[in-house]
Amino acid sequence: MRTDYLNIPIRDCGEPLQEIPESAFPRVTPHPYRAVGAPYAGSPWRLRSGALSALYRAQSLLSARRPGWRIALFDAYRPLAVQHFMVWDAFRREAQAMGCFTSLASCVGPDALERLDPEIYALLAPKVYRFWGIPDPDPCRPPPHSTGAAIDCKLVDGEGRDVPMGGPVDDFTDCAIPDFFASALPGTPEYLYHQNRELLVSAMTQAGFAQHVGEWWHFSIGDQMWAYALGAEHALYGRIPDAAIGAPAPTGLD
Ligand SMILES: C[C@@H](N)C(=O)N[C@H](C)C(=O)O
Ligand SMILES: [Zn+2]
Repeated sequence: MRTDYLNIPIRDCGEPLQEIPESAFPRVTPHPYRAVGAPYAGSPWRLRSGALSALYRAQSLLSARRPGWRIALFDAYRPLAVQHFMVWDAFRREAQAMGCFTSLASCVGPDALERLDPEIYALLAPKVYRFWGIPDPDPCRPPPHSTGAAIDCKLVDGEGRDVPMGGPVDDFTDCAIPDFFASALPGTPEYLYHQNRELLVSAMTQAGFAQHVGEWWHFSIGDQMWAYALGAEHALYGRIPDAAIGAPAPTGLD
């Protein structure tokens, strides 16, 4: 679990969340986390205004190199309650895969599990938090997507077909590592996957985003992960308070 970025101070600049136009950025539908019952109060297709401007820059950079190709969104703004829901779902899936789900039945979330069965928690937590941000209610340690400054994305070609990246978004295996195919030989499919990943990362980073070190599809700008990656003194975006977006208070946060 890489959590050093959570120590970066936040000075929120107060930019509002804005809807990401579907006409400009195609979306994965149905929304993958809504489809499994995550408790959204509003649209997940939102970003801070500065992050949305940067996404348009990335799209222009991509279009200049591959006319017709577009950045397609898998997820963007994710309230704390949704992060908690998805993380707890991941805990249960991991537990099931390991055949140790009994102690999870009486818990409402990771913190309760840690208190009730620290050994099982210690087995599961590194697997889950390798890919998911911790749903910490502490405003100084927001999960990245709760800031409205992170996206999960992929590329689609001029006909709207997925550009091959060597695996889907949320492929929770080693294939998620951005450079997983870096040593592939020219002429192989793996070489193409790497080239496509390079294309995505170069458009996104030239536009100002930082890439997650373990997920080729996750990018953010202005949040703590971005500040940590770029060596910035502080982050520009903290968690959007639930009250500010009319969301119900998170349930199950323990
Ligand atoms: C799980 C993946 N889609 C993702 O967004 N991971 C980051 C690190 C997160 O949960 O914030
Ligand atoms: Zn993400």
